[in-house]
Amino acid sequence: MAHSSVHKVRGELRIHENLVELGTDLAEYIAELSEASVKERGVFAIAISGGSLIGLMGKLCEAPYHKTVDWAKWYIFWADERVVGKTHADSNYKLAKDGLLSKVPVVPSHVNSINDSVSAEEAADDYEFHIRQLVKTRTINVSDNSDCPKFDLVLLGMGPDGHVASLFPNHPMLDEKSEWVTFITDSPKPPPERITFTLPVINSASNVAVVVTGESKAEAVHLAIDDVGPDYLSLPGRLVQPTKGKLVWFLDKPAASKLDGPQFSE
Ligand SMILES: O=C(O)[C@H](O)[C@@H](O)[C@H](O)[C@H](O)COP(=O)(O)O
Repeated sequence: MAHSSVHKVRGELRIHENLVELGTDLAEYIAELSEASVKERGVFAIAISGGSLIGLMGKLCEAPYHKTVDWAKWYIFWADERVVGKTHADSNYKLAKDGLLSKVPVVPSHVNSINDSVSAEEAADDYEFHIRQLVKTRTINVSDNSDCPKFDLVLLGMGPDGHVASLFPNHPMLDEKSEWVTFITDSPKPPPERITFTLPVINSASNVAVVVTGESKAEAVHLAIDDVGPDYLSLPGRLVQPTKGKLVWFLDKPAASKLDGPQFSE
């Protein structure tokens, strides 16, 4: 049984007994948001990341979701991408295509992958330009209090160092306020060249979910969620703070094992 609670300031926490249960809940959550967004806007603009997240989304390819989700209305983006060819083993596009997108009837022209034939800097600029066009047509919604895109859902993982998307601890890109998409050429997690949504874009989304599993992430989860004082305020996972949107953490028990319990209210 999942333990679900609302943290005073850090959003909803859904702590699961095991990965099967987490995957089931995650699929249901995404399917519900897709349905609500299609009903309200006619489309669902979702940004995904790489890593273990894609495998955990696997239930979406199965019954009932492969038939009940309105896949034709999905517009898919990457919150971060490694700057490698689309057939490269490190590509987040390839990971999602092999694990999810090739198994459900998404429209190929709605799959918004990066330009993989240019430098990281150019790929970030191209991707931002592309997103700007889709904000103009409202395929991607626009934030109420800035000109930022308002994705219906941004799905993130988190590393043991607390990084989210390709926003790494103590990196100047955490302070980026004007760009929507930026780049890094010295990522501490290989491969080194990546593009990533900036925090203003992530935090303008209608919904943000951070999916974190395994004991190696327990300390990062504690630092990102609990009241741990000023030293950790700039941990990327902690900087995920949707301005108006809803934040949900999907955790398994090992990842949640260092959380301070008493401050939760059921
Ligand atoms: O491209 C990437 O590397 C990811 O987008 C990255 O941000 C990932 O989500 C985390 O590193 C967690 O990855 P794991 O869940 O595999 O640990």
